[in-house]
Amino acid sequence: MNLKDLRCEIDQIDEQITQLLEQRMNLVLDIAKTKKIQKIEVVDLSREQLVLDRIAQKVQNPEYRSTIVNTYQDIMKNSRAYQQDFLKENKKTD
Ligand SMILES: O=C(O)C(=O)C[C@]1(C(=O)O)C=C[C@@H](O)C=C1
Repeated sequence: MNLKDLRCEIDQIDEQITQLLEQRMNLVLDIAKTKKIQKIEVVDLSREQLVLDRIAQKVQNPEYRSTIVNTYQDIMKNSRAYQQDFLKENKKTD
């Protein structure tokens, strides 16, 4: 396959990943709202470790494991930041 075709395939995969990340963020927002009501801390490092362990097990090619686990660390770092911003903004209107 040539570079153009390979990039075209990447573009298609990126569209799917983006849709899935949006679905994930919808759930992250619901979690933030639930945590607000239940007065639970946003950061839950034990849950994050469970997610990372699960992802590490799911990766089929061991060559890619650390790259994908690192990507998930970033996803959750950004998810946390989003929840914290959401709760901060919410506080102003309380
Ligand atoms: O499961 C939660 O409690 C979440 O808030 C979601 C999530 C995640 O993005 O997976 C984000 C922040 C927490 O530290 C743990 C996990």
